[in-house]
Amino acid sequence: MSNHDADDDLEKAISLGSQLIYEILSSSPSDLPKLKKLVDDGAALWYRQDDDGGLSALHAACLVESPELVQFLIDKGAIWNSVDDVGNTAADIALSLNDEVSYRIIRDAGLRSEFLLQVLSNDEDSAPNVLRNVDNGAFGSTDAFLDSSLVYSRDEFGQEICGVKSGDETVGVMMGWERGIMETTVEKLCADHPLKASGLRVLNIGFGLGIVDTLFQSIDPPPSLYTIIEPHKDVLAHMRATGWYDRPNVKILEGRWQDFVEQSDIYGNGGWDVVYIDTFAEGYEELKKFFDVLPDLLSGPEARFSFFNGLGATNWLFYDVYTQLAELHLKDAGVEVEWSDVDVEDGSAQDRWGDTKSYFKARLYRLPIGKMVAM
Ligand SMILES: C[S@@+](CC[C@H](N)C(=O)[O-])C[C@H]1O[C@@H](n2cnc3c(N)ncnc32)[C@H](O)[C@@H]1O
Repeated sequence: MSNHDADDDLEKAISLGSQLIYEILSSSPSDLPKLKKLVDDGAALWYRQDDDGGLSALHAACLVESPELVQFLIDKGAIWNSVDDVGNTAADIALSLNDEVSYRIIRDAGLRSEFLLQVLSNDEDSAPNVLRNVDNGAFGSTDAFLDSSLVYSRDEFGQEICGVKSGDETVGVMMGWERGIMETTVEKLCADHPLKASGLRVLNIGFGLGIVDTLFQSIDPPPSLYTIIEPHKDVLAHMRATGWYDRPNVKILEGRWQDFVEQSDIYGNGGWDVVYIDTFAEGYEELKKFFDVLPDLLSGPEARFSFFNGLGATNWLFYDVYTQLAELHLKDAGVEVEWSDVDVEDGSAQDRWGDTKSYFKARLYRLPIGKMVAM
């Protein structure tokens, strides 16, 4: 095909794509045969309107609340995570219109696509994770993060913040508003743990403000063994200054969890009764690697696991897809998860970010508790 022909084809696909969006929005109820013909004739489903808000055909199908059309467009390759000019996905529109059926069709398409990509790419360098491109709530990379300086402070409302500068913005590595999540997490991990009376052996990965650590330390009886893995020099200095190195039964492993997974330091005691992981500047691929080593860390079927479930939480669709993906991958690794919702809109939500970048916009935090699948 000559360049000229290719240009003509592209122009035609765009023109049909534009017409498709127009037809979806203007024919009510949708004239499905006509719309399907436009798609079959080559309308570009990736096309987004130049003007009028950057809608795709999938956005338009959600606006007119036609699950049948949504399913058809998804089957024909519509892009599940395309966003309009104000950052809404088509699924966001479906959700805002209470169109649960369309929402699920798109969410499941996202899940299939992400799961497939994960399965296909065992090679971490080429992992083409679609969500990675949209999940920019965190700092660029672990190396950059570990080289950066952290600041411990309080905002004007007294909220504790451990923050890092990213360009002109401050990003909260850990913020006081997450305390409620940490409290419910420790409660669900420990309160009725069958081994609690004999003193739980707890592994916590990532110290931040040490909120979860303080909560774990205050269970009754306190953990018989408590290990924290933490790599950042400023966090370690803060831990030293606040006495964590002097606490009985607390052991601090200086480094990243990845530095220790092959060392007896974290396997050598017969496993952990409770494992919690909440790191920073790590994407889903790292979390997935952790899921794969997790069964070796757990002491047995009564042991419990949780992780800070925050990836993708700047958008409900992406958050939902990550949540489902984590459940599937944990199941693959032999760990079954139960979820509970924690309402994080407690009235202070407006003020919580101050000058820092917002990284959690979902109203509900979906809290995972994992246990080894019974054999
Ligand atoms: C969100 S904070 C943890 C907050 C903590 N759960 C609390 O309750 O305050 C994340 C911590 O993980 C640490 N971290 C980042 N990458 C890590 C890694 N690969 N291994 C262990 N810790 C890591 C960061 O330095 C930071 O202290």
